[in-house]
Amino acid sequence: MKKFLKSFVYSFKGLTYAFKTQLSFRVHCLATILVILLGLYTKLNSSEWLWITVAIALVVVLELINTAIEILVDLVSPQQNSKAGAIKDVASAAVLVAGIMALVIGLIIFVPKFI
Ligand SMILES: Nc1ncnc2c1ncn2[C@@H]1O[C@H](COP(=O)(O)OP(=O)(O)OP(=O)(O)O)[C@@H](O)[C@H]1O
Repeated sequence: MKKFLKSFVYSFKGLTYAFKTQLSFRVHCLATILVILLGLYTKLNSSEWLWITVAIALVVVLELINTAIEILVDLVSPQQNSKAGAIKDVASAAVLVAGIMALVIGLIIFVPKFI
């Protein structure tokens, strides 16, 4: 049980690390808060909340994985290396694709509420 609780502490350390070191993670956290406030203001129904939750989680999870990959690449390849660069670029592209998907979901849900 103690080990299980400790793993939460480590996970929280990871979240804190990402928040402190990654500007994009802080931007996504701010966007998450704004979207939740907008969702409350526009009184989303449960299926709309479900889509918004999935979109937010997908972006945040990929941002965390991207951060972990960046740290790993910096550890194993501190020197310039084309493959190291490609790994970072592909991981970053995953965040971009998720971000575009989240934007599309957000537009589909929120635009009709204001027209
Ligand atoms: N070791 C490396 N070898 C070759 N290219 C690299 C290397 N490290 C980074 N790059 C290139 O520089 C880009 C930016 O790398 P960097 O580590 O600054 O990522 P970042 O997303 O800007 O990180 P951060 O979120 O910490 O600012 C990478 O996407 C990659 O194209």
